[in-house]
Amino acid sequence: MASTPNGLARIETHGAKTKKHENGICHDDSSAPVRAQTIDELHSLQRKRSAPTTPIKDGASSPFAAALSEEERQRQQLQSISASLASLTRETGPKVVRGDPARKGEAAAKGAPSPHPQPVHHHHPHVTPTIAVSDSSLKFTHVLYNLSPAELYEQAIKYEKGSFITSTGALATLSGAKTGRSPRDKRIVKDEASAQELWWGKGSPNIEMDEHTFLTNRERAVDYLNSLDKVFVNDQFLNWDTENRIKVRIISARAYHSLFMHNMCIRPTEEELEEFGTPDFTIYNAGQFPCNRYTHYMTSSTSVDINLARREMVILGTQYAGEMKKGLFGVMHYLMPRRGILSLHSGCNMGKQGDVALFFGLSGTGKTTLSTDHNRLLIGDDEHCWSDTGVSNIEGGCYAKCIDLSQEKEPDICNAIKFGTVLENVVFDEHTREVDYTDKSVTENTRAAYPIEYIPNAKIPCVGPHPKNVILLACDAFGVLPPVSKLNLPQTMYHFISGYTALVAGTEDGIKEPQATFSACFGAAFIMLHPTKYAAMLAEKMQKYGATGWLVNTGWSGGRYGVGKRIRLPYTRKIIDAIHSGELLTANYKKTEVFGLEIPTEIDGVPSEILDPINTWTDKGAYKETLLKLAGLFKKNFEVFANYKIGGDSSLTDKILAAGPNF
Ligand SMILES: Nc1ncnc2c1ncn2[C@@H]1O[C@H](COP(=O)(O)OP(=O)(O)OP(=O)(O)O)[C@@H](O)[C@H]1O
Ligand SMILES: O=C([O-])CC(=O)C(=O)O
Ligand SMILES: [Ca+2]
Ligand SMILES: [Mn+2]
Repeated sequence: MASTPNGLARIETHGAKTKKHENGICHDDSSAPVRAQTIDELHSLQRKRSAPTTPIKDGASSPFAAALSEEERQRQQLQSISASLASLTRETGPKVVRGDPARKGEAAAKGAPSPHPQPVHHHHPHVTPTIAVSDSSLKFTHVLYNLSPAELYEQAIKYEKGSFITSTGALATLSGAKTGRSPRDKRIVKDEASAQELWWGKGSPNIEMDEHTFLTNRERAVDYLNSLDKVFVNDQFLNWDTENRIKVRIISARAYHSLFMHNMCIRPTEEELEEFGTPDFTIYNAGQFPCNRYTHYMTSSTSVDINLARREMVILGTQYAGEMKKGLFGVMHYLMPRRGILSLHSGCNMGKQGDVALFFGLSGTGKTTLSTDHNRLLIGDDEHCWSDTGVSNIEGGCYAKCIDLSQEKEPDICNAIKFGTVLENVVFDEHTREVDYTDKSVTENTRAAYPIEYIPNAKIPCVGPHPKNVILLACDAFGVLPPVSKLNLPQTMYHFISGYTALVAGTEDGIKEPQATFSACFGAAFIMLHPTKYAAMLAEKMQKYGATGWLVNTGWSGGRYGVGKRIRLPYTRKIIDAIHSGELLTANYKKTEVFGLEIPTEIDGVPSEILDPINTWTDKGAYKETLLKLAGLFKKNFEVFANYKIGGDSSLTDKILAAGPNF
């Protein structure tokens, strides 16, 4: 066939004869046809089978033996998942099978070993399997095991309403009716052991439930999950400190949940997955299904239940993925202190010289924003452990707030919102799929969950040496706390136990009164033991390793909310830079009234007048009044801790009490 100068084949008509047209049929393509007889066969060529994950071991080097061992491994894995999903009361079921139910039979075209892998039944030992059978034991539940982000995207887009690919490649999704955690629906099983060990009563986040009620909810979740065609199973790790790593299994009904946990937990390598075995902790996420209000203890249709003895968590009636993340964090707050390891609701980063900083703070105070720093290595943004060997991140990903996100102010977080990232509850243009980060139509708590390696200067593995600086973040909407203060150890303890922030409740209709929040250890919702236990550990570690405490107000300046403004992020970044560099250790200080805080008089790149908040208020009387009001709230909050001994030493408690506001 002749070609025109521009490379297009000339279309020949009227039976123009060339030697190539042997039987009078005109072929207009010159490349060889695909090697497929049918469309199905063609499609089967597209996907190459993943290599078996078991490497051929020495002594079993015949391909036949390797194939067998891979099959055996898969059988054991399914057995383990079947055991996880088993009812505690029925004798048979569930039948679990690997793979997507939508792809039944497809594998045959590829010559896969078996188009329908052997189902695995769960049998309780020593019982006749004919009693107490349900229909669910006659059906298959397909297990989608540790799927890749690409596979999870396809599942989400195909089956979960509200799933879309944004213009930067992230998976936009909706978390349903709940767009935040439900702390009042979180319950912990109170048995003999936990009654002794945990913090119960006034101020504690641990709301009790009994073992029987837990089992009722667990059965409800398991039955729901088994009634589905397919469930997602993630086997992953928590804690980059390999000596203290926890194996977690998450069983969920949504690709969104599976991808969220894929990003947020530590992703095992293929070899690690082979050796995974039995998980240390299992989550049953049946969030689409409500709990039963006739069940004892249930006060709403949501229930998030933790049973430490069984090492299980059950989620009913909320699809907010943060429940899984923070539920596991609670478990770490129980497990780690038993090993002498302090668990922390903090961000963490490290300078090029190896200086580590921790960033404590309640939600929205800046842990993620300030630990994500282009000049430093990110160890993690939210959950850490501090052991005798240093710090380690608990998670494998970050969970950034997205409201008002901008490329200019937070470039690293913006750039992390790409293929693989879960974007929760954001609003986007229906055609261009460009996200409008200022839109709060669904919620103000819009979030991005991405693997930590999406931040270019992530420190992997996410571990580091002992911290040099401990930064306590508060977003003070009253506008009276200084932008930065240097703390002595009793002051650090006082502010750590207080866990103060004041955000503004509703920012939409007019001026609202700032709301003071006190949350012990900057994470009262997640701690399991009495706050003084964690505080004592922090004091001991800070003293032992010579860390300096700082209080940084990322909130208002120039007046309270409605009058002043939030401190500009570039100024806060300069303040943080001066802490990291050591500049602030040798600065000149003066002491504030009432709170008795040491504040620097000068910082490179920050206007000096803002360093003492009184300078920024035009109404000095209003300043003093607001200062005293906040100090009063601190005092009142601390009353409950006044009689608690910290460590073995009651003089430490007196010192801490004296480190609070004085007026
Ligand atoms: N001066 C400032 N310092 C820090 N953050 C600021 C400042 N001004 C505005 N912000 C905004 O405040 C928010 C801080 O949220 P961030 O995600 O860091 O919270 P977080 O402490 O990590 O909370 P969570 O535990 O809920 O994840 C960001 O949206 C950030 O852009
Ligand atoms: O858990 C969440 O939903 C978000 C978070 O990090 C927090 O609240 O501390
Ligand atoms: Ca965060
Ligand atoms: Mn958090």
